[in-house]
Amino acid sequence: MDRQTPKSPWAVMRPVQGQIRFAMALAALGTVFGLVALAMLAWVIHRLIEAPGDWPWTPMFGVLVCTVLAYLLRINSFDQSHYAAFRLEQILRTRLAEHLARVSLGEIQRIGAGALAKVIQDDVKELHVFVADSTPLHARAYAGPAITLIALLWLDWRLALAAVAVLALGFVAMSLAMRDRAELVRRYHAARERVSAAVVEFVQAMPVVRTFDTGTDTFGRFQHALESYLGFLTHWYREASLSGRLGMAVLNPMPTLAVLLWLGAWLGWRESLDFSTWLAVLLIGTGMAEAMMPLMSLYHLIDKAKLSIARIDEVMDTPELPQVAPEKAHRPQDASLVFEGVGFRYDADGEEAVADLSFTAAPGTVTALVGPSGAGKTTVARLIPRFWDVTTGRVLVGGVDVREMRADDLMGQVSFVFQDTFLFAGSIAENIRLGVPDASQEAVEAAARAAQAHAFIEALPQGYETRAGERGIFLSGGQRQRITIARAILQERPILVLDEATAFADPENELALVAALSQLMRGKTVILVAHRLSTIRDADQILVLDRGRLAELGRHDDLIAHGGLYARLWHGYEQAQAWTLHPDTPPSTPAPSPARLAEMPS
Ligand SMILES: Nc1ncnc2c1ncn2[C@@H]1O[C@H](COP(=O)(O)OP(=O)(O)OP(=O)(O)O)[C@@H](O)[C@H]1O
Repeated sequence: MDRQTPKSPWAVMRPVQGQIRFAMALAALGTVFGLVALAMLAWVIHRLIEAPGDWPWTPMFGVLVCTVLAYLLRINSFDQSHYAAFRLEQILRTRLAEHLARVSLGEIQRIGAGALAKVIQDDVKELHVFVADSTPLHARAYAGPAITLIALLWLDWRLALAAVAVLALGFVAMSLAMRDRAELVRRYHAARERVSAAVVEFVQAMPVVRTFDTGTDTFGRFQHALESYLGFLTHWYREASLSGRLGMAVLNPMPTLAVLLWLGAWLGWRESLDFSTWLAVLLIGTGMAEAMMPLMSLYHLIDKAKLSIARIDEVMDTPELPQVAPEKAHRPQDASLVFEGVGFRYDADGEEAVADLSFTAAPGTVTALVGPSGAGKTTVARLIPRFWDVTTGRVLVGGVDVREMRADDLMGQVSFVFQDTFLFAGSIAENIRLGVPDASQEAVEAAARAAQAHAFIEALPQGYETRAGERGIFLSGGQRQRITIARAILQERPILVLDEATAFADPENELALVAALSQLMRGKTVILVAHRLSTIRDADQILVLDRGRLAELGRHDDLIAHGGLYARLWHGYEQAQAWTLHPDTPPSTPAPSPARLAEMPS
């Protein structure tokens, strides 16, 4: 866990705080020059009234210089805060990426790629807005009134107090509008999230739902969420609007100006205020209210930034997978895989997904994991690449505990082909080269040929250079899988963990896939998560799992003869294969026998 994780909107700026302070100092200085320009303007008018026609060049020039300086300082302050925000964005994204590289894959899967991308992209962007825009405004909102007040007190304390009284009134109204704000903001975001969830559900479910009805159910939920969001917004607006508007009206320069005008005129009439002081107070005093106006929008920015920071913190707080110190790391010795009394729970107080599992996969053999749905097959496969660390026992790759091995060494020894095949946004060739960036084009093509992928890749618009992944070319599930198989073939790692795909699009694809797999498996230590039993008849050993425990272990024929869970699963499978739609039609041809993996054409 990253203890340095910033928790407050201001603490999050720590990495760039020097530049932010500089930006704020520039903004404050700009405000000072703005006020000095106004004071000088008052002086100019005073001089002109006293001696009409005698132009006071020096103060006039002073007004010009101060106005230009105020403008330049303000521009520069925004420049600095934006540069700082850009730097902060980069720093935060790098920290997040570095942290995620050390977090277990299981944890990343739990949070979800979409949510992570949103944090790295949108939430960090949200902070940019906060840092870039709010910091100079903050400096202005605090420095402006403070300096004005000092100037007013120096000019005339009675008028100064009157201006402060008006502002205080504005603040009271504002705080009334802000009453219960935290709770309202929380409810606002909850309502918004309900709308987002309903939108996602509505859009995602559309293909399924519309084949059954017109989507009225999900649409109804979506509309209900929208209505309650609207209802809440109206309620909030009504609640806050009267005092909010009153506050805005009072903090507007006009009321301050009116009070100073009236009080100044009255004092002048009683001859206790001279005209030029009155003029200076009028000019400077109105600026005080104006400087405070941005405070309202700042609250909004801070609220949004806080939510983003909370989400960033949540990601940064995900536990990192312990890494072995380089000097204590061991390298795998061979292509064997051993589970020694392995137990694993997803939740500390939950049930064991894998319990006391021991087996040895000798180099060059095929070990199949079978069992009913939820038996723990996928979990066992995912303990090998350390999606999670075991709760008890050890997983040994090449004789070394995976936790005592450098991640590079583990990845160099084992390749994985999982069901959720991922193609990243790059060319097909780059996708195949993943993990072997120096592989030649010939090697890539040879791997694709072995994976039965060459022909369809060649037929794509730009062949191997066609872009895959998000917004890339559309590929069928089977085609994507064959690309990942080509990737694993090219990697040529001695141990292969294969989570067999369940959904092959069509028999032709299935045949190609089986051929590709047979190529991939040749000569390797294979751990095969078999969802369809036909693939495992020839396995060297079959591990039958039941509720996380090893129920049976053996070869196909022995297990059938044993007549236990495997035999039951197998008979169920055979019956399913012989199942027909019509009693008169002969039993359907079983899927092209993937059982004979080794016999398939290469
Ligand atoms: N990420 C997870 N978090 C919590 N529990 C999980 C998670 N993944 C799986 N489980 C639970 O662990 C148990 C084993 O699941 P696993 O996916 O390993 O079974 P499986 O044999 O591969 O099932 P299937 O054949 O249906 O894919 C199940 O009870 C499942 O609900």
